[in-house]
Amino acid sequence: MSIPLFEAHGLSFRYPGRPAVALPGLRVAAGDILGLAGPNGTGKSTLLRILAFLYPPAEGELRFDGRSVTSEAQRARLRRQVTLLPQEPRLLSRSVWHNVTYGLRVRGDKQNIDERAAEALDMVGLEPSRFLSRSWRQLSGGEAQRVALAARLVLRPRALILDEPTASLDAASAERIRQAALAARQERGTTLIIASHDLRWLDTVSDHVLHMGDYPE
Ligand SMILES: Nc1ncnc2c1ncn2[C@@H]1O[C@H](COP(=O)(O)OP(=O)(O)OP(=O)(O)O)[C@@H](O)[C@H]1O
Repeated sequence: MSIPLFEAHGLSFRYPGRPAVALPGLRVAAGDILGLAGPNGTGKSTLLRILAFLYPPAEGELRFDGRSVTSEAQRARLRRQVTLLPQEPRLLSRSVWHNVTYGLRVRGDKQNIDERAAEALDMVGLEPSRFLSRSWRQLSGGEAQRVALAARLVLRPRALILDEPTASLDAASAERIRQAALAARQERGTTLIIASHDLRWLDTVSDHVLHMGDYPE
């Protein structure tokens, strides 16, 4: 059996005075889609931040690509390979171009930057010639979410982690987001981990769905 991209054993995380995640085990193969379901407050967002290497687990082991991840230096390096679209992403108070290219510019990865930004906008169904120069102020909620996703897609992460990416969006924007995520997996082999209350969608697209349980107070 090949080495999974993500593998975890006995992961737990606590906020002060409050357990948030207690997960016996997890395996996600490269190129797979893992769905994450569960009622509010069952630790989905917290688990996604652990898998995106933003939070260290309190206990347990998290392995990425066969290696145990134990240090902040490792997590910082892996954040270049794994990207989280949070539940309520914030845009920079700048143009769409600035937003979509931000991560590339921070990395000093500027080759063909305009073409890559245009390609990412195309993936989320926003016409680059209309949107690249547009201010963040001139975007609807659904357009802003699609720009935020384009800003992650442009980085071509090995794994893209989406936290309720279609919550409170109009139907057309939600469909564009779903299509763009699936296109990343199909065209680039991007591994997807998606938390959503849209169980029908998760069941349709996911290779596995993990149901998060309730944790005692
Ligand atoms: N920064 C924080 N400080 C303290 N407690 C927190 C913090 N963030 C989340 N929690 C608590 O940890 C638990 C898990 O929260 P989390 O946001 O991970 O759940 P969730 O399943 O993503 O919920 P939702 O579906 O509402 O987004 C909840 O009880 C929540 O109130």
